[in-house]
Amino acid sequence: MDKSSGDEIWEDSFDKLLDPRPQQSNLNIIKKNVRLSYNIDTSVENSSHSIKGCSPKSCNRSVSISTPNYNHLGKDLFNCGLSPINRLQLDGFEDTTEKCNADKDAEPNTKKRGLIVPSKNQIDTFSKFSNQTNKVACASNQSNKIVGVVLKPGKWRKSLNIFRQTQISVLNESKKLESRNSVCQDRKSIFLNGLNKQNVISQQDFYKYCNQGKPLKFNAAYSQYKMLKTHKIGEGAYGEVFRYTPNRKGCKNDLVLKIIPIEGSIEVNGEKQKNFSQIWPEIIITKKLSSIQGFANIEKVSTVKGKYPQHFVKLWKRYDDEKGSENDHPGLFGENQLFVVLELHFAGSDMSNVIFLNSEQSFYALQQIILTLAVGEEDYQFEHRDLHWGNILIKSTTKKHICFKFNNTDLIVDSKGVNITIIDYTLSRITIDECCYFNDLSNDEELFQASGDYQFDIYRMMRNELKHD
Ligand SMILES: Nc1ncnc2c1ncn2[C@@H]1O[C@H](COP(=O)(O)OP(=O)(O)OP(=O)(O)O)[C@@H](O)[C@H]1O
Repeated sequence: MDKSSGDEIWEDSFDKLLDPRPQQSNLNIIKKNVRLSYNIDTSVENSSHSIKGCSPKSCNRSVSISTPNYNHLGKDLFNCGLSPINRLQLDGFEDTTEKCNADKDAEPNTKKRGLIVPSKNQIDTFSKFSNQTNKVACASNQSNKIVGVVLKPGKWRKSLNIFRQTQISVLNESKKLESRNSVCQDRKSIFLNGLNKQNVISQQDFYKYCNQGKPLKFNAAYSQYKMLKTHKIGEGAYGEVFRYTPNRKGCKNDLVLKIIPIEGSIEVNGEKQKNFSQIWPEIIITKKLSSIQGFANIEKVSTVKGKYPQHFVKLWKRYDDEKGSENDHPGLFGENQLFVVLELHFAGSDMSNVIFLNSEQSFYALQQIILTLAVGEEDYQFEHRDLHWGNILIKSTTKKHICFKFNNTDLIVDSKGVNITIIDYTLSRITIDECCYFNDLSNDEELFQASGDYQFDIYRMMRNELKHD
């Protein structure tokens, strides 16, 4: 976060302990830029904090906490091959990857895309840190059926698609992958479970839900003059995300448009396009959770048709020039292409791009994440199931407190200047009126194959824990 924005007010006595004073820095006691995942090294008794209303007992009570510490937690707490503690070793592993000549050719493409293709040596090194049951196999290792790909944490699906596009011929694995159960051949990452009649949704029902009789013209519905200061801020495997200030009175928030192509026959970003039924759960989940503090706030859903408007194409190109896009150029869409557009409140930058100003901020961000999930679980049995740091957005706020409503009880948590929002419900599960919406992850082989970060082990560990159910 930018210090010049007046955020220094959040620097408090607790943070003095983390101040990068030269003496301590030299002794490697403290790190200059304290990032959440590295905070495990610190062992600092925190200043008092309060979560008002958590329970009658804890009401208005201040409790002393300490940041996670290896000695405090004990060696057996993370009883698995790749614990958060070992993640530091994995970072070291990534360093060796860079030094490895064998992969140098692959680097320019794969590094930008958060993807590392391991050599045999690296696989061996990596396996030392891995749980024996977590087989990590090199793509060229004939004896193993699993094709292991070492990815950086975060949005794994996109990286995997890019891997296919750029590396498959190099690794001569295309045949194996074609025959595999893959979302690329037949997307199954979303489908409805529950009441049968709700399994398929017609176009007309979908339009009705959007308060439309038919799709709107893309160019007219989102014309340039309705949007001020528009720019592309992100992308997913399923769509492009643009931020803008609405050119209408009374609209205080900046909005984002998540534009998702649907129903078309061409593959986009290495994925088949979703159909109306497949996108339905994400819409339902987003709408339902929208009223809960900590989940993405949605203004509107609409369906539009037509070529990608030129002003969006220009913004797409600018993003590609400046940051490099992993997605396909939107010029590929024709006149008849349909898109679902989600209009959401702008919710900040994802956690992987945020440096907390002090440790209390990160602590209270965590409190907000926990309470958001608690309310979602209590109200709708919500499970996110892909809660990596790329799916947590952080925005600065001038509000002193953030309020949650858990089971009719008001919970108030200090903001410490940050407001969190949990996004991306693609893999999520929710129950509304006895109808459970989820996608069957046990069919999603790819989800359980990536390696390179604790995040990917979690997917496998959860699958084992749930015994494939
Ligand atoms: N409400 C929002 N406010 C600010 N940025 C957002 C918002 N929603 C999405 N983004 C940005 O757009 C990116 C892509 O969004 P999202 O994760 O919802 O897309 P996706 O296509 O579902 O991704 P995935 O590839 O994980 O399936 C996010 O990482 C984030 O940077």
